[in-house]
Amino acid sequence: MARFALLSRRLLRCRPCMHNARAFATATPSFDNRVKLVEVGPRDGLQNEKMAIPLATKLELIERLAKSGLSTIEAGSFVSPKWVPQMDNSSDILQHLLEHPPASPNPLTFSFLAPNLKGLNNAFTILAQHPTAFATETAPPTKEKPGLEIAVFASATESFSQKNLNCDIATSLARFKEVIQSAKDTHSLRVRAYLSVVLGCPFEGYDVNPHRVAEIATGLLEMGADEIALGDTTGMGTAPRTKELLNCLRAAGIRNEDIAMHFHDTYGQALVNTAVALEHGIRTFDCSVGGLGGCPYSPGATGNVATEDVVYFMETLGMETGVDLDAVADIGQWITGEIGKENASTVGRAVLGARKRARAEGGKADA
Ligand SMILES: CC(C)(COP(=O)([O-])OP(=O)([O-])OC[C@H]1O[C@@H](n2cnc3c(N)ncnc32)[C@H](O)[C@@H]1OP(=O)([O-])[O-])[C@@H](O)C(=O)NCCC(=O)NCCSC(=O)C[C@@](C)(O)CC(=O)[O-]
Repeated sequence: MARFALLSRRLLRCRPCMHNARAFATATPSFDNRVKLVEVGPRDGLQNEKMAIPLATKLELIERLAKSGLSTIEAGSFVSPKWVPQMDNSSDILQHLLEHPPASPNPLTFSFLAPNLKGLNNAFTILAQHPTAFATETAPPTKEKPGLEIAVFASATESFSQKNLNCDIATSLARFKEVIQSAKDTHSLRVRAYLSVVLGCPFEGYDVNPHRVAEIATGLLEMGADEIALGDTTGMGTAPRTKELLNCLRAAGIRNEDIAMHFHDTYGQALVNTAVALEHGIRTFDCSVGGLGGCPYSPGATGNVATEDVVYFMETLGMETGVDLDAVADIGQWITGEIGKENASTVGRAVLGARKRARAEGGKADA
């Protein structure tokens, strides 16, 4: 943590100007200061909402996020509509994104969950209608042709696997092997593999074995997954346990570049844990605009760490996200209003408040 302790001291001396932090980051040659943010709001953020969210609202959300500089967006989920009704229009979303790729400053990649071949084949039905509209692993995404990623989702505990997938871990892994192989063989798609409840389980508590996490993650990578997204589904993770987990994965031979962190903020520890992971060398982080989210099978868990909070936090450390903070603050306020929720992003609210005050002061000065 020495580097972050130093950064914090420098930032305290020089807020809100971030020159010192940037100078530090750029003056350290081995320090990669670019981070990839994966926006999960349209899927993880909305999947638990009980009200039917119109397709047009979901599409507008994705389009606005794309414009803000976020280049990887989790857009839907090919799961059973009996289990997660909110994701029932994921085929329509995929179809729309292929027919009308959103405008964006960057090439985009859209991610969709698929727990089994049934879900994957539902996605393939749409892809078959647009065989040249998406990029594959061999031809990277462009602004005209978005990339696509399939995400499978395993669990680190048997209880959560049963609740979330209605099967034990071994059965789920056998299904994911088929999904990964088919996604790669049929359409050369990138595959992300989530591993949920890695830092605490709603049914088994804090005692999730990090060696078991490493074992399952290794198995998923061996099946061909391109990335393991470590899910602190319950938000029970703490700084020491995040560090212990990442050290355990390192000892098992899993590379930092194969890991993404997916923190929920139930106990307000998500940014602390993010700092630990950043210091460990992880450079991919999931987040959800407005702090939307929650897993239907993780009672009590609140949303993902807010995109606005992560962008601001990263910027204070001199890290580059490529994301426009003002734009995501606006999107967070808009989407939480649309679905009747409070905006859970502290930073988003602060940015909007500061803007309002500046406008009021500007108005007074003009008068
Ligand atoms: C996996 C299943 C389907 C097993 O559910 P099951 O009931 O055991 O499935 P089944 O194979 O017995 O099939 C039952 C019915 O579902 C249909 N079916 C079967 N599969 C599909 C499919 N893919 N799409 C559409 N329909 C499907 C199937 O055709 C059949 O239809 P019926 O004959 O009764 O009409 C179910 O448990 C399920 O959909 N689970 C998903 C739960 C979920 O989406 N959870 C949230 C995502 S994970 C998460 O949020 C955590 C994460 C990723 O964010 C990271 C973190 O924070 O940790």
